[in-house]
Amino acid sequence: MEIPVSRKITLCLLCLGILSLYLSYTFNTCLVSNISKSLPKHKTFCTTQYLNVTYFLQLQWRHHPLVPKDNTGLHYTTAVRVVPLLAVNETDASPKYRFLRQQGLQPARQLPSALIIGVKKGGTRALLEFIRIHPDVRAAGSEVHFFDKHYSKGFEWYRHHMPLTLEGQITIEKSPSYFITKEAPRRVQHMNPSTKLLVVVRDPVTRSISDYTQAISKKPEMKPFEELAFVNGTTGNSIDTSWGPIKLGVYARYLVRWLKCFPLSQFLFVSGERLIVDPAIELKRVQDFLGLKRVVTEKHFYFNSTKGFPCLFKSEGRSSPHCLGKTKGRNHPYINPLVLQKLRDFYRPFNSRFYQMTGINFGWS
Ligand SMILES: Nc1ncnc2c1ncn2[C@@H]1O[C@H](COP(=O)(O)OS(=O)(=O)O)[C@@H](OP(=O)(O)O)[C@H]1O
Repeated sequence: MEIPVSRKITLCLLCLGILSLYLSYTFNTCLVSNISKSLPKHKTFCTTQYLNVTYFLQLQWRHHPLVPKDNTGLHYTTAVRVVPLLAVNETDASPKYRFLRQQGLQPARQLPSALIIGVKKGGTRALLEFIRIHPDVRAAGSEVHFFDKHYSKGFEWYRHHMPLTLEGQITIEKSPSYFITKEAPRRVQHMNPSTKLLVVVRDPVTRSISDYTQAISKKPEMKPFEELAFVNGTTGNSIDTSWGPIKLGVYARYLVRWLKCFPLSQFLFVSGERLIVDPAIELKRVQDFLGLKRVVTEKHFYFNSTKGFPCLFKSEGRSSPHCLGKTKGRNHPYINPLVLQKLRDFYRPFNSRFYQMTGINFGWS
């Protein structure tokens, strides 16, 4: 039977239609399956790894404006935890560090390479404030007390208490109690056997009065210095070497422990007296010892006659002239001269021993 031409055409069109439908379906399925294969599966979508894919896609869209930006079919971002590319903390985000980072300089916290280990009331705060003027020095502001009180918290804890430094800058920390802490030398050695150690020393007699002045400022009901300095509280008896303010001035006793762990060349003994009368000289010694350019000089200091101490024209944190705080440079109480003489006699042999050990005569009478 002969099929009419018109029917033949209709049949052909029908076949073509079915074929095109089939082809289009197959093509789309492959496309969809290829896209889904190229994306991470399972739960990784919810992690930061997933963020990278979404981020990549968004970037692609931005660079190919023909692709519509408002892709309402994709809601990747709703499942994404947005984290910053760089772990930036508060200080690190400061304009200063942003500027440095743009130059490829990455600030980081480092364990200290130098420590001001003592002595209490020797002038340790003055030394720290003076040396940190140097642009290559960064210092922990407050005493961290890692090697005496917080050692069990570990070196990472300690490092987090350090300021951010750039390559070429050194980190310094000061806690005067380290000098008398039995375990401190071994612990510091364990951190870094090359640690540079600064010790600010001061006439032990004046130091003991300074220590007492601080103590009585916190506890006004304390007995007079003269009573506490002697066993049984009378000037006729022997010195009470167990009383903190006296005991701590026997510097040789504590230095022995440190010298078991570090060679003398790793110490710098700073004169507390000279730090007051001529800070620039002591700062020159300190900068040389730390291998720093001599930046901190006499031009940074002025003598404040009201305070009776050298003060700074400007420092790391302040651009106007200022002195150390009220707790530094206190007025000492009057002490009976006989008591002072007894104390000098007591310390003399220990001072001589200390001079021998350090190779420096500090001139304490
Ligand atoms: N420039 C300047 N300004 C003020 N005070 C100065 C300065 N240089 C050294 N000193 C002396 O530092 C003494 C305090 O020592 P420390 O900072 O080591 O004390 S502490 O151990 O940290 O409490 C402090 O002791 P006192 O005079 O007994 O207060 C000062 O004599």
